[in-house]
Amino acid sequence: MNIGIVGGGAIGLLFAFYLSERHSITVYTNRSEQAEVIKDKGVRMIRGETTLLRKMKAKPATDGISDEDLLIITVKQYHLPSILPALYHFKGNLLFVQNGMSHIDQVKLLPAKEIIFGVVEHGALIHNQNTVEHSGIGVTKLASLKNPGRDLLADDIPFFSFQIEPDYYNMLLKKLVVNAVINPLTALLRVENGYLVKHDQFYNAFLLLFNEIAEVLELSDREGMQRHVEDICRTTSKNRSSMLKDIEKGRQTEIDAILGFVLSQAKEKSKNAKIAAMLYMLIKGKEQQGEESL
Ligand SMILES: NC(=O)C1=CN([C@@H]2O[C@H](COP(=O)(O)OP(=O)(O)OC[C@H]3O[C@@H](n4cnc5c(N)ncnc54)[C@H](OP(=O)(O)O)[C@@H]3O)[C@@H](O)[C@H]2O)C=CC1
Ligand SMILES: CC(C)(CO)C(=O)C(=O)O
Repeated sequence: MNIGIVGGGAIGLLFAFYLSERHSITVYTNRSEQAEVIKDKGVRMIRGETTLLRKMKAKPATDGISDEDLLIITVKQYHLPSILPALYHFKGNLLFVQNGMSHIDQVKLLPAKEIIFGVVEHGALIHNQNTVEHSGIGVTKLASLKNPGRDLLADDIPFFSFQIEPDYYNMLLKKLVVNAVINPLTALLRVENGYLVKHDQFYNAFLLLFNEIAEVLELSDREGMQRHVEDICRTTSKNRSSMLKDIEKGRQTEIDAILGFVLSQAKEKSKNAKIAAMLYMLIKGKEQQGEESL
C-alpha cells in the first residue's frame, strides 16, 4: 500500500519506521526542514540496544496530500483543525490515532472511503527530527467507524502488531477513562502513575474522580473499568503520564480532548461533574503558566 503519515512526531515516526517494512511511506511534516532531514537521512528507530534506519519519502503537508491508499493522522488532537481542510479532498482510507474522544464528531463527516480509529499502546519518544525511541512495546488497537472488522493493517510486523476491535466507541471510551483519571491527577500532583493506587489519599482522590466520570459516561461495567484503570496505574507505575510531561515542558496538553469530552457529556446529560471541571481549570491554568514563563 501507499501510506501517508501526517505528523513527524513520536508516533508518526514510529508508524513510519515500522510500516516501511511492508509499505511505501511518505511522511507529511509540519516543517519543510524536517521533511528535508527525513528525505536525506531516513527515519532512525531506537529499541533498547538496537538502532535501525529506513529510507522513505517526506514532504511538508502544506505541499498537498497525494492519492495515498491509507493516510494515518498522528498530529495531536489540538492540531487536527490545521489538517482537516486538506482531508475534505481525500478519498482514500483514514486512520486517526489521537487520545481522547472530542475528534469523533470532527472527522465523522469526512468523505474518506473508510474512517478508522486507533488506540496506540506503544510508548514513543522523539529524540530529534528523524529519530524515535520505541520506549514501550504494546499493540495498536483499530476499529472502523463504518465497516467493523475490515483490517487494512493485518500484516504481522515484529514489535508492531495491530488488533482489530469490534466497536470503535467502546475502544476509545476505555482509553479515555484511563487518560481522564490518570493524566490530570498525575500532572497536578507531579507523580508517576503508580502513586495513584499506592498512596491512600491519592487513591481516595482517584476514586472520587473515577466515580464521577463513570456516572457522567454511564459506564456499564463500572467495577471492571475501575480495575482496568488501577491495573494501568500498576503496569505503568514508573511512567510519567503524557500530561505530566507536557506540563513539565510548558507545552499545551490534550486536556480538551480528554476531560473536555467528559465535561461536554456532563452538560449534554445535565450531570454533575464538579471534580472534572475543577481539574480541567487547574490544568488550563498550568498551561497558561507555562506559556507565560516562555
Ligand atoms: N507518544 C506516545 O507514546 C503516545 C502518543 N499517543 C497519541 O498520539 C498523538 C500524537 O502524539 P505524539 O506523536 O507523541 O505527538 P508529537 O507532538 O510528538 O507529534 C505531533 C506531530 O504533529 C506535527 N504537526 C502538527 N501540526 C501539523 C500539521 N498541520 N501537518 C503536519 N504535521 C503537523 C508536529 O509538528 P511540529 O514538530 O512542527 O510541532 C509534530 O511533529 C497524540 O494524540 C497522543 O495522545 C498515544 C499513545 C502513546
Ligand atoms: C496510559 C497512560 C496513562 C500511560 O502513561 C497514557 O496513555 C498517557 O500517559 O497519556
